[in-house]
Amino acid sequence: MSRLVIVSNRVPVPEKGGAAAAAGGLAVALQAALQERGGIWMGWSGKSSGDTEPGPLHISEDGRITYALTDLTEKDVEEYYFGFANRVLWPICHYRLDLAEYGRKEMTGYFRVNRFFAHRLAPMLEPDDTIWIHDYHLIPLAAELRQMGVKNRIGFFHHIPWPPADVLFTMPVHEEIMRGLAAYDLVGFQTDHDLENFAGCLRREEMGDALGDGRFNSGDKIFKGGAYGIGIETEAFANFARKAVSHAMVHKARQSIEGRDLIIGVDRLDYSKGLTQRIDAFERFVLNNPAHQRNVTYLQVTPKSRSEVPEYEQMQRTVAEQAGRVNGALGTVDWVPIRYINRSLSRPILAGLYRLAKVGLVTPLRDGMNLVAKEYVAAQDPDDPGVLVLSRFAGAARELKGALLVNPYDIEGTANTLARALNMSLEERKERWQRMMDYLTVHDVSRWCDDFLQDLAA
Ligand SMILES: O=P(O)(O)OC[C@H]1O[C@H](O[C@H]2O[C@H](CO)[C@@H](O)[C@H](O)[C@H]2O)[C@H](O)[C@@H](O)[C@@H]1O
Ligand SMILES: O=c1ccn([C@@H]2O[C@H](COP(=O)(O)OP(=O)(O)O)[C@@H](O)[C@H]2O)c(=O)[nH]1
Repeated sequence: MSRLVIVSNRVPVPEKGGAAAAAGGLAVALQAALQERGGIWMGWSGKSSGDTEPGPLHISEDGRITYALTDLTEKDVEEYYFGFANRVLWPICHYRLDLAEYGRKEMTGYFRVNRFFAHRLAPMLEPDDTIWIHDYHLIPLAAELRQMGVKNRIGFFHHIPWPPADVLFTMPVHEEIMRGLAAYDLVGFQTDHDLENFAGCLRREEMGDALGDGRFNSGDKIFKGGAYGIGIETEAFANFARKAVSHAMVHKARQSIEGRDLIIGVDRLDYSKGLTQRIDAFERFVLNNPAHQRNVTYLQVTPKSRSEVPEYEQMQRTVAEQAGRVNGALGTVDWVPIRYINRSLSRPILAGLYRLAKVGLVTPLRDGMNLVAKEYVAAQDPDDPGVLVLSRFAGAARELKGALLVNPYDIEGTANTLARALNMSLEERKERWQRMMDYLTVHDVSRWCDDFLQDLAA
């Protein structure tokens, strides 16, 4: 088997004495996959080094993984990560044309940092390495490597949604981005819908077409494309959840809800996650269902994310104010309806909290996959499982057929679905959960990894 070299912007190097809390699905999923196979994981260290050229790669080993991390300059981080990746590609891929901020400087910075990554990666490569590049930060990386003469197989997985042509083409450099993808041997998306959108983008301005059998052409390039929904470590997560019941923090949480029904939401603080609509829906649910008033607690775990980006900074205020307003309006001296926390919790603790919750409320306005939805299912007690209320606009909705699907823009509809979830019979809960758990047991993260790498090798 050829050596695997993974490249992603975010690399969660384990801290000494324990694993780092990696809030973000990509990091969590890849760590599991690479630990199993062994190989190199290259990416950004998360640090910037003033104006000067970053120093040498930081190399470290953990089990079967060799980590190779590079610092970036402040200008690089500003233009490539906060600028083009998170103020252009992220909003565009999440259908938020209104939030995209195009600047020549940021676009140039994005392509420059991709070239820089290529120069750092190339000397580490051996001729039969398989290279697997991840996510929207690094789309042009294969094209840069090819220009340097790298002939290895290179795959790309896009973790976030791929939008339709009308949305993508609002981005001034859409052609360069599409051409960047054509330099890979295999391009993977989360769902069939993303793949269809991608094919539509190729066709729209006759940049290329689908050739059948999952093959595409663009210019003189022929490459493969497919849908590979990312999974979780289903069994390990179910084990965490079983054990977590005895964890002190989970125990305290159970005591403090005093027998009330727990609804849980877990999301990075991101406008794509639909937090304001979700809080509105919860408020509507409480107002419409007096029988549930005072008998329900909604816990929203929301670590801060990308705070240097103005839209995220603004969201921190909006969501905190909204949660405060709803608590003020509905709460009583002995009941706080919403517990809103901005810390990141470790996954074993999250597993225990998911298991306590009667409802997993996952309502993004748009999401590539959403691993929280899958983790919530895996964490349930088979004899008394909770109900997953899931946005139809999350990639996970293409797979988790036992969930109650909602349109997160429809506040009244989501509120009604919450009531339905809390009133659901044990028999229906079990039947729905079993369907999802059977699926997740087979389609776990190793299966995702194997499927992608097999197609890349074929
Ligand atoms: O690295 P950050 O800027 O802090 O952001 C965290 C990660 O967010 C995104 O995750 C996506 O990948 C998940 C796994 O495939 C998927 O379930 C989720 O729907 C996506 O939003 C992003 O794609 C990652 O690159 C970030 O590291
Ligand atoms: O406090 C937290 C919140 C989230 N997560 C993890 O972060 C990932 C979030 O992935 P998801 O696909 O749901 O969304 P993303 O943040 O990647 O957009 C999941 O594995 C969560 O368990 C975590 O470890 N601690």
